Amino acid sequence: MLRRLASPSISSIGKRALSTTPISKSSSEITVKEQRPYVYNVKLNRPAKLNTFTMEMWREFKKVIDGLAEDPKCRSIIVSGEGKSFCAGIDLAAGLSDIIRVIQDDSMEIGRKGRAVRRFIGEIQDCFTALEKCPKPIIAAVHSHCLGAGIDLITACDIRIATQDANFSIREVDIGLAADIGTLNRIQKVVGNDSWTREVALTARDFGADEAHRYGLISRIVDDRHSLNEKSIELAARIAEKSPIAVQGTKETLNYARDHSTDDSLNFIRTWNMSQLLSTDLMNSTMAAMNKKKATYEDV
Ligand SMILES: CCC/C=C/C=C/C(=O)SCCNC(=O)CCNC(=O)[C@H](O)C(C)(C)COP(=O)(O)OP(=O)(O)OC[C@H]1O[C@@H](n2cnc3c(N)ncnc32)[C@H](O)[C@@H]1OP(=O)(O)O
Repeated sequence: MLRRLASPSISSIGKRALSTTPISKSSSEITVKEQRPYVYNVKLNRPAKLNTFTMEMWREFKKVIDGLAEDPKCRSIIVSGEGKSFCAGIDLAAGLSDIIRVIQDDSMEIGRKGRAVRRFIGEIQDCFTALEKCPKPIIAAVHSHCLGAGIDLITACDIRIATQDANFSIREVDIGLAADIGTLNRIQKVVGNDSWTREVALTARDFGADEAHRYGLISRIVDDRHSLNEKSIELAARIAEKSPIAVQGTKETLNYARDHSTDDSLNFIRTWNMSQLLSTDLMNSTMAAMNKKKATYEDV
């Protein structure tokens, strides 16, 4: 059952298992579907405008991700796009209207204007950083266009897979912007080829799935949208079968290790596991492995 979330409160998602009843009939640009037990599909749902982001959509997206982060019935998440494209970036007509209003406000003193612009950028940054901060692994399932803000979004996810027809571009320099909501800050940690990332960021040129795969932006190419749907669900369901204590500890540690020294991150994981190894998940998994059975785990 497809659920349309009309600006639900964080706590309303966090405390309630996202079961099968629609919580609102009003139209929403982000939909959430429980795809399998513990597996949720968050869909960008503004197909007429190629899922381009407006401020409202960014806010709604963050609420949904923050809600799932706290929801014990969610163990893995797929982010995909409805319609022709995954995401053609920011809505060039509506997405910058708040910032342009501030810039053009002649009554506002320049230093205060700067502060307002900074706050605005920070708010949008937080919407995609929510993906990275969410303890549940997030798979970006990309088809067709993934431009500008679309790349900001996917680089904050854990795993990226795409259809053969996917088309990427770090498009910001073409609209007079240094990308500021995550791509430039994350892509080198994702891709690991500085020359290539500079080439595509500085030229805004399009590149396809084969090139994205060759340089490590995506880990898998599938033939079409049907396979994208199947493969992303399969992957998310496989993750959701594992101990949530182990999976979430793995995401936290990989993120920590990426941004810290090896010594610091070894210290992090031993401190993390001081408590997490005490979980029954360790014993359950070990017994199940010895008995060639599948373990099940309590919600966290
Ligand atoms: C502080 C803020 C920081 C955020 C920064 C973010 C930056 C970015 O995201 S940069 C990237 C911006 N995006 C673009 O430049 C893409 C612009 N769109 C296109 O080039 C083409 O639409 C595209 C090649 C993606 C697809 O072309 P196609 O012919 O297949 O479709 P269209 O007929 O052009 O589009 C269908 C309808 O969608 C509307 N639309 C597409 N992109 C945008 C957009 N970015 N903003 C607003 N609207 C967009 C397009 O107008 C069509 O609508 P309609 O005319 O009503 O049918």
